[in-house]
Amino acid sequence: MALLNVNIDHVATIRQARGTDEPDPVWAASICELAGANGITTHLREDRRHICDRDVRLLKQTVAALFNLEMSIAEDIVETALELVPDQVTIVPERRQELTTEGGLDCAGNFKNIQKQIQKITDKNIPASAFVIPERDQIKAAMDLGFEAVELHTGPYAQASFAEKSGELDRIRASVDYARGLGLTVHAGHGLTYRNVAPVSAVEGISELNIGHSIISRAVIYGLEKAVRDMTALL
Ligand SMILES: CC(=O)[C@@H](O)[C@H](O)COP(=O)(O)O
Ligand SMILES: NCC(=O)COP(=O)(O)O
Repeated sequence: MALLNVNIDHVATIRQARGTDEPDPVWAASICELAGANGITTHLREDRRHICDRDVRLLKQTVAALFNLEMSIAEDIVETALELVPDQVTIVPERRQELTTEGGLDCAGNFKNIQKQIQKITDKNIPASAFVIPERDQIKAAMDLGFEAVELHTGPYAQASFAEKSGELDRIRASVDYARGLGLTVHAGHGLTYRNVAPVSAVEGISELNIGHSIISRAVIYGLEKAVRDMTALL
């Protein structure tokens, strides 16, 4: 059975909408842990649109479960990770204009640049995972780069039409087998929801799922009634 890391980026998205101090992703991380999450994932974006440096510093100090830092290979972000020493880093591609991560890391096409940065991370003994599309050449390149894990991008599966879904799931299954055959640990994530997660979590060999947006969305809806009651009680 796969372990669950909860991505808490979008708790910070709500905070940043007003630039105040609530909701605090650090509190959210504690609640996730108390509820049984195996790890906490955050993406420290170069533009700091949600999670910021203060958050990752405090999360490093307070998360008792696995702290997985998603990040690009931008030099200053790599420096931050080297100072922080999270339990795991996941290297992702990043574009300022994107709404969310669009594709996988191009391990094959950007080999030299990634190698330069990943070397610093592995030299510090920080376990590193590469967020890649489920394709053999990317998985092989991730292994050649020295990553110990790959996170298979489940966005194409999540976005696929009903007719295309089983094909996307087959791609994930084949990639899991291929990656494990190369000795890589396999994670998966992106776009997973309460509706589409079951077939992915049933795939043999995936050890970790990273799920964020859907869980935080449900939390808003589930918590709203109590939040309104708490406010009316004060009036
Ligand atoms: C890499 C990945 O799949 C995402 O979790 C990524 O971190 C998304 O970034 P946002 O949380 O900003 O959408
Ligand atoms: N790497 C995927 C992740 O952390 C969460 O993605 P999402 O569930 O927010 O789409």
